[in-house]
Amino acid sequence: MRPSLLRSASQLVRRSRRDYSSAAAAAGQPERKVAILGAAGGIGQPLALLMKLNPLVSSLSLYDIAGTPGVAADVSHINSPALVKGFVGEEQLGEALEGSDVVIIPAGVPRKPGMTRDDLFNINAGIVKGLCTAISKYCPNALVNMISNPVNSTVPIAAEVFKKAGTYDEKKLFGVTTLDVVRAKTFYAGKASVPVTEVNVPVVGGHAGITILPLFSQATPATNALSHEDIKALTKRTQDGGTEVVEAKAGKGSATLSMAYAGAVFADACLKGLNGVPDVVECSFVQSTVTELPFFASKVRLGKNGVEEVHGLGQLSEFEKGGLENLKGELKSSIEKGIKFAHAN
Ligand SMILES: NC(=O)C1=CN([C@@H]2O[C@H](COP(=O)(O)OP(=O)(O)OC[C@H]3O[C@@H](n4cnc5c(N)ncnc54)[C@H](O)[C@@H]3O)[C@@H](O)[C@H]2O)C=CC1
Ligand SMILES: O=C([O-])CC(=O)C(=O)O
Repeated sequence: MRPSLLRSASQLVRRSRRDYSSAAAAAGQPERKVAILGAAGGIGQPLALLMKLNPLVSSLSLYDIAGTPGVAADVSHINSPALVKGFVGEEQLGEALEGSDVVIIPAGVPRKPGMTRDDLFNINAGIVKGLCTAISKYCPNALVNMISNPVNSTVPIAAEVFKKAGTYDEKKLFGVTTLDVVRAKTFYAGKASVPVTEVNVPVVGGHAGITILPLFSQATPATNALSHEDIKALTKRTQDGGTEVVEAKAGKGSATLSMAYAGAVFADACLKGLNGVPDVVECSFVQSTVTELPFFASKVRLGKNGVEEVHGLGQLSEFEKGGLENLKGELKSSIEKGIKFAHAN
């Protein structure tokens, strides 16, 4: 590049840094850097868009093994404060991560019809391991939002990688299960004929098939319009929500748009927690003592250090108690599979 062009490019970067610094400062909030790893993918692109629109983000780092310069150029034209930068290839991963407050990971292959999430393990386990190794080196204090499947195994893999590097903080590692909550809310609102924006439903357990356990007995607004059969059907639809999309897409991938929305909701909650907003509660798959399993999804209160409190399960119906016992075997073996992989590789 000609020196004059280089000079003007760096002036531009300096100027836009000042712009977003002053925007964050003017709004009385800290500067926050968010990195998306897998940013050129089906989830990564709409997630990049939604994070660019988030006023809590001052710097947005988009990393992938290919395609990020285009995605970053595109998203960067949106006139919101976040400064967008694209990074491509492993040699740029360090720069992409440095200084990140939140790292969101949707990197990895998605399902095709007939596959389970566990069928993705062989490819995605290695991808997640590599990315987490880099996180422990370049931004060991970041909150990590794991989207890559199988979440029931990729979160334990991440934990082991961080432990090995001496950077593990259980308060900072999250499996993103928000899409299960998003689906449970939508399906419940439709069936109970209540306004969807007012609905809350905790979803606990893990993020695959029967390990996804929506607690409709705790859903608000409460209703007595739903029969036991209705609750069973809503539970099954929530557990099979991912498969419903995989089959509808017929070989073209899995949920991307609803996942980007869910990922943006969860990352926003993490940023609010970091910024000291009180009472930020979301469900997430985290290190847990709520059951005998080492990782479990339940409601989590987010704060300045990440997880401030892991909530218990509350009162369960008999049906939910049965679901809880049924899921433990599968969830346990998925967690162990992740731990074993991390130790062996
Ligand atoms: N937690 C959840 O609720 C959900 C999880 N997922 C999972 O998210 C993952 C991504 O799904 P999609 O975006 O649809 O897939 P996709 O194939 O469209 O995008 C994945 C992206 O990851 C990139 N990638 C591959 N290796 C990488 C590496 N080493 N570093 C950085 N980037 C890398 C690819 O280049 C691609 O751009 C899948 O594992 C899928 O199963 C999907 C939906 C919901
Ligand atoms: O079903 C899949 O493979 C993707 C996913 O995790 C979801 O949509 O919940």
